[in-house]
Amino acid sequence: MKFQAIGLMSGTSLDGLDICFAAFEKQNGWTFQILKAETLPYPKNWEDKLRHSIGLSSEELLELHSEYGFYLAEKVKEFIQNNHLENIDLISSHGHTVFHQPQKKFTLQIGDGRAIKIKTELPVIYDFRSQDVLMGGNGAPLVPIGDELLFSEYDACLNLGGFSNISLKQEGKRIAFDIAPVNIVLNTLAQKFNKNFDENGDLARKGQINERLLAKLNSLDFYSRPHPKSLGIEWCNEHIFSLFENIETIDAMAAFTEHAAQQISNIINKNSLQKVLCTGGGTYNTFLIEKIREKAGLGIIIPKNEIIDYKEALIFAFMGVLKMNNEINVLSSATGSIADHSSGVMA
Ligand SMILES: Nc1ncnc2c1ncn2[C@@H]1O[C@H](COP(=O)(O)OP(=O)(O)OP(=O)(O)O)[C@@H](O)[C@H]1O
Ligand SMILES: CC(=O)N[C@H]1[C@@H]2OC[C@@H](O2)[C@@H](O)[C@@H]1O[C@H](C)C(=O)O
Repeated sequence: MKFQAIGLMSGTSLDGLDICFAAFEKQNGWTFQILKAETLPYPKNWEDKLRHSIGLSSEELLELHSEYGFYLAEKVKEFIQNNHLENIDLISSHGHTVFHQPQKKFTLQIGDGRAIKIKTELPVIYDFRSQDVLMGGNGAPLVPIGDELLFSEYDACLNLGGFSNISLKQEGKRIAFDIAPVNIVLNTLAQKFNKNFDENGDLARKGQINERLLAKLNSLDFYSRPHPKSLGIEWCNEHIFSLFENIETIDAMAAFTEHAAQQISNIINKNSLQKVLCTGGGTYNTFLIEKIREKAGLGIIIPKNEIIDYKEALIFAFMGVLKMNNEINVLSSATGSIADHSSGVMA
């Protein structure tokens, strides 16, 4: 059985839209091949619109839901045309997360998949998280199904995105959870230096770790909670940013990088993980990686850039394929929902 699908991933760091066209084949198990992948940086106006979407009125938010859907449609059409892509079975789109409050049974990813369908005339699968939160799950992380079926040779898959999350096998079951915020916080701090992000961790490297701040960060309740668990921007707004008041930004960056490295390596050490595949843009933060390696040994495996950058978009394409094939694409062991299920709405 063979499928070719496009995955669209609107990451939480707001650096741009990841697009990945890949082929998937099922024989004994699933295999994949990335055929073409690109990140389209957001123009400033879109970055601002998405960043501020959390403060919109319901009417404005609905308008943005449609408008962003058409934006995604336009971008995916350009991607298809510029690369002369053919034989596309489906488009699978994550959308931009505006709200994520699974405890109140809602999560919202904007970018209406129907707009993408209207413009591309291809089957589109979207809204992958809502069903899971309605089933009592965290609606995240979803990529563990791809880790399980496409990257099973590793003990664990660690993603350093807006938030860090990990998936690993425990007693034969794949468990997964968010570990700590990473780029969502570092990028906000880097903006004080007119930078979009802390390139290679060079800013944090110059700071002095503020030990009181580090201790406060490490004592946040989330870290001692058992999995499954997930984080959202609301949590950072409530618990993180106020801790930086009256602290030099550079020192806050040093402390926050140390904090993220400590939380991540604690998980690696606690679970005795030897082969950890590390992906997501934070993998390029050499200072953060050095710190994780220092604390957790040498088991961190950094793959080629294609996988660092596009693993999530690839897995979202794959989740669409599984949905189209009527197969389970969400693992309840990872999200905490009542049962494994096939999520996503098809337009
Ligand atoms: N050279 C670099 N040094 C440090 N950080 C980097 C570098 N390159 C990218 N990054 C970080 O990676 C981020 C992009 O990573 P990624 O695309 O994985 O995030 P994302 O799509 O928001 O992830 P997720 O959806 O998993 O939260 C950038 O915003 C930046 O913070
Ligand atoms: C609600 C939401 O958009 N969560 C994202 C976010 O970005 C990283 C982390 O937080 C993860 O929980 C999730 O994305 C990945 C792709 C996932 O669901 O597996």
